[in-house]
Amino acid sequence: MKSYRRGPVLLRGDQIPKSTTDARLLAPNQDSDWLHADPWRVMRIQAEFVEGFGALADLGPAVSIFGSARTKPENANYQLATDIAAKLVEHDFSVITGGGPGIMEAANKGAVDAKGISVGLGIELPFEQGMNDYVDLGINFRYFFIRKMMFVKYSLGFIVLPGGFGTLDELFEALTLVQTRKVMSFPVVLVDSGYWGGLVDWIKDKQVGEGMISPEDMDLITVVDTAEEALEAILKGISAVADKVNGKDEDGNRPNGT
Ligand SMILES: C/C(=C\CNc1ncnc2c1ncn2[C@@H]1O[C@H](COP(=O)(O)O)[C@@H](O)[C@H]1O)CO
Repeated sequence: MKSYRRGPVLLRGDQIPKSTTDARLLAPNQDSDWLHADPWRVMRIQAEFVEGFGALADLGPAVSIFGSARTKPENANYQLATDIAAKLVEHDFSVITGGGPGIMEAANKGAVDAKGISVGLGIELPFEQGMNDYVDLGINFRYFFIRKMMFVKYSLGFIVLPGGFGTLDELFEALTLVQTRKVMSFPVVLVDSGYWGGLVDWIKDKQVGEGMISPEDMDLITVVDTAEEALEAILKGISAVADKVNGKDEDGNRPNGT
C-alpha cells in the first residue's frame, strides 16, 4: 500500500495529500486559511511561551493578586486590594495581576503607588479591553492556558479577592496544582471571609465530608479579612515552602537538629 510520511505522521489512502508542505508554502496566491490551522497554532503557542518567559525572567519574587474584573473603585475590596499590593511592595515583592479592570486595576495601582513593580498578564478577549493604566510591565496573551502557567511559574503565592468564574478558575487551578504536587505547596490566601465563607464551608462539608478531597487539603487555603492578615499569611506560607525546600520541619528545625 502506498504510504506518505509527513515528519512522524504516516498517511495512506485518501489521507495522502495532493501536494507537499513545501509546495503549498511556496505556491502563489494562497488564501490565508492555513494560518489558522492547528499546526501553525503550535508556533504561536511556542512564541507566546518564549515572549512570556523572556519578559518575566528577571522579575524576582512576586505574588499574584486575583479578583473580579467588575469591582468598582467605590467598593471596599478595591481599596483592600490596593492596600495588599502596597504591603507586598513594602516587603520587596512584585505584584502580578491579570492586567484588567476591577481588583486587577486596584492591585496594580497599589503596587505603582508604592513604587513597586506592577505586572499585568492580560488576555485577548472578543471585546476591546486594554491593560489598566497601572500596569508597568504588561504582556497580552492569546491563550488562557499559557497566561495561567505564567501566573504560577512567576508567583510565590496567590491572594484571591472576591470574584466570579475567572477568579474561581484561577483559585482552583492553583489548588489542583498544589494538591497534585505539580508545584511546591505555596500559599493560597482568600480575602473576605464574608464572601468565601460559604464556599469554604461547602468544601469542608461536601468535598471533605464525602471523601472527594483529604482533610489536609483544607490546609492549602487560608481565609483572612485584612491587608495585614493577607500579608502575614503570604509571608508565613512562603517561609514554610522555603523551609520545606531546605529540609526543615514545621518549626523551622532540620531533622538533624541544625
Ligand atoms: C469582564 C470585563 C473585563 C474582562 N477583562 C479581563 N482582563 C484581564 N483578565 C480578566 C478579565 N476578565 C477576567 N479576567 C481574569 O479572571 C479573573 C477575574 O474574572 P472574574 O470572572 O471577574 O472573577 C481575573 O483575576 C483575571 O485574571 C469588564 O467588566
